[in-house]
Amino acid sequence: MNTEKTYAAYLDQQDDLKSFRDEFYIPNNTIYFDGNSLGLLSKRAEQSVESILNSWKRYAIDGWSEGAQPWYYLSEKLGSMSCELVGAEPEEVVVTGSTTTNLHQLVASFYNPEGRKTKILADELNFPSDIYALKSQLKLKGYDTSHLIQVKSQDGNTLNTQSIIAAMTDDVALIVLPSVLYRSGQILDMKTLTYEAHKRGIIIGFDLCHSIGSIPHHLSEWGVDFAFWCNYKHLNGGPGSVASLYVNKKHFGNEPGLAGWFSSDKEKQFDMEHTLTPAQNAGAYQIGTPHLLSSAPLLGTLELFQEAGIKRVREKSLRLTNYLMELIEAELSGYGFTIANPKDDAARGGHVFLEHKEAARICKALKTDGVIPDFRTPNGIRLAPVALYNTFREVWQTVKILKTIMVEERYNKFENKRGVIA
Ligand SMILES: Cc1ncc(COP(=O)(O)O)c(C=O)c1O
Ligand SMILES: Nc1c(O)cccc1C(=O)C[C@H](N)C(=O)O
Repeated sequence: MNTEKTYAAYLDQQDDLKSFRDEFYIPNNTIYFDGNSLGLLSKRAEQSVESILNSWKRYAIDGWSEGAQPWYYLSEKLGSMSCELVGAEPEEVVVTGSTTTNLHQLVASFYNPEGRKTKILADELNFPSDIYALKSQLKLKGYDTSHLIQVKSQDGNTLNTQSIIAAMTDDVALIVLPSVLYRSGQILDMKTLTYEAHKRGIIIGFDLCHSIGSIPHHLSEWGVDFAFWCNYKHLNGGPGSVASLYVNKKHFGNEPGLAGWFSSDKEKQFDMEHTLTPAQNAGAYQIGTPHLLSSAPLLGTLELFQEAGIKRVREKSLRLTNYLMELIEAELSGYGFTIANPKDDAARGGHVFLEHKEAARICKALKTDGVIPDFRTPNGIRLAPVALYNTFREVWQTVKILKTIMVEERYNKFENKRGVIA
């Protein structure tokens, strides 16, 4: 392992994505390793917001049909711009809602308990919002929350494929799992899980919040029934940006569980009939008027991903996280850290997850020294070196800063307690 700074500089020089850093606003004197929670603003996203504002200024109501990006078709257009990121056909993806409201929509649409098949299978490590949504959907269908089965983790950080498969019993109607776990960054084997679910007649969907824009997916090829994700993490769509969903085309033509006039076939929508004619694509899972101003940044940011290509993004991301783990092992052994993310490339998402008993205050010390990580309760530090705007030099500097914090016990100045927002 070469721990020299010159080696980091050499890796940056070899980086064929290095020009993309200039596309972003990097906060001054900051190493931003939190792009897995909120990605940075790009100049293209800023321009695309301006262009939507200008179309409002210029066309007023006619902005729905006029201008470079008629608003009426924008959600579908952004869906088609995202389809390569998830390995889907253009009409299988639409930009709409929020992660959590999309999950509500998809469960309302795909959870059809019948006979013995009444249960929903999830896991005990998923982000809480998903679990809250699943429990409330069960209640809406008249079931108590014992109908939610949560696969257990053996080590508190990862899930075992065989344990998930073993939980696919014949009383399960629907499975909802994350693609990448938000704490440990483990990638679940979506292909195998989909195959095994379908063998048992179970519908399966994935939450792609932590994988979208970070790893490639092949949702159509794997036959995944549905997926949903936010666009504000690796895709840099901005705080509260509109989310996305994917529905496999074999399900087209069905009525959405939660309908609204934007679920309609576009040609029929303004007929104002009280009987819905659902769109024959993923657009059917929209509900009301799209949030144009919070969709707008995606026009710019998805263009950047089309230029970079998800394959190159993933290759660099793996090199960055691998370099980070190697430096941590070389420089920080004996300081109480555990690398708690999977180490092999096939199972590691876009961030490194360190556990330490002083994690909350180590994060505060890192922030004071210009490195932005995030803390995940009770003892986790997430570090996400992002392929489009972070460098190998920043990885090297971060480990150096972290070592100083540990050697000088700088974290002692802080309380080992999370802030209101972590
Ligand atoms: C895995 C996962 N699911 C769901 C959410 C909630 O998404 P939203 O607040 O966009 O509905 C998040 C993050 O906030 C997440 O990381
Ligand atoms: N959605 C967030 C928010 O509104 C405020 C602060 C953070 C978030 C996040 O996205 C957290 C993120 N889902 C996580 O993986 O922890």
